[in-house]
Amino acid sequence: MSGLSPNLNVACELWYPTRSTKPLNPSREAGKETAMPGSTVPTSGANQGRNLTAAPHSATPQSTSEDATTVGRTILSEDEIRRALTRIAYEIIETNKGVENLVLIGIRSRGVPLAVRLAARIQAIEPNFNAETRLGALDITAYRDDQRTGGTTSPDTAGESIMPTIGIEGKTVVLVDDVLYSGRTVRAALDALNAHGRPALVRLAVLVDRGHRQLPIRADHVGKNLPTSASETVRVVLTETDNATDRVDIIQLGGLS
Ligand SMILES: O=P(O)(O)OC[C@H]1O[C@H](OP(=O)(O)OP(=O)(O)O)[C@H](O)[C@@H]1O
Ligand SMILES: O=c1cc[nH]c(=O)[nH]1
Repeated sequence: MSGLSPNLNVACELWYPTRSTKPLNPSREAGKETAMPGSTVPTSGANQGRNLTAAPHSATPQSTSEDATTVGRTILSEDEIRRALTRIAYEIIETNKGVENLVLIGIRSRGVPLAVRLAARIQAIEPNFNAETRLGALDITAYRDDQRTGGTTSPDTAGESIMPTIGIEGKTVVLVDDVLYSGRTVRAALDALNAHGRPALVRLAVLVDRGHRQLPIRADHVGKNLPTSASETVRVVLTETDNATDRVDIIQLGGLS
């Protein structure tokens, strides 16, 4: 993971200690993958006992017609993702008028590495921002609104929620996720966050906003606004979770791309 300060680099290795050698896995309809053996906890320091690790797993497939071999059109390259995250980091600092009371919380799974990357950039720009105490991870599984109707998230991929060590009470929380679509994940994240405390303010940063909202939710910081049709899916691939070079693909469901 390039561009990180040495300290945070260490933290990231702790949070993502084992890189998968598996290729991208089949769709979530086929069942989400189990947590990777050994992908566990830091052993010392402020993050002792904390596990922000996300199991490398399928790249948000939306249909049984998508699998590891599905070909999509890449709409964000590794460089473009890097630049978008750098811009968002500056935006967050500017909107917050600095880094006081600022914490970043990634929504599992791909929101977590994105939050880590943003925190690294913010720390590089504003050394007062100690990323290791300002980062958290949120698991929204228990708060999904499709629990009763057989939602697609398997307990196997549920990680624990970990709050920043400085807490969230009275803080400005920036929730971070890879894709914003219906808005239901973010709604669940707000509920999950509420179970941990009462932030002064909650903002949302996403790498891709693909539209099609079903709830009155919007992002404050967006890497790319991407008009899509309902028959397409956006697939975000990240080194940390997918053991592949960063990219964002758009995939036409049903086999056409
Ligand atoms: O706005 P929404 O309609 O809720 O869609 C966006 C969510 O969909 C994906 O998560 P997914 O549920 O596929 O889980 P994952 O993060 O484990 O891939 C993505 O990572 C977002 O969190
Ligand atoms: O296209 C989509 C929709 C929701 N979540 C994703 O990751 N991609």
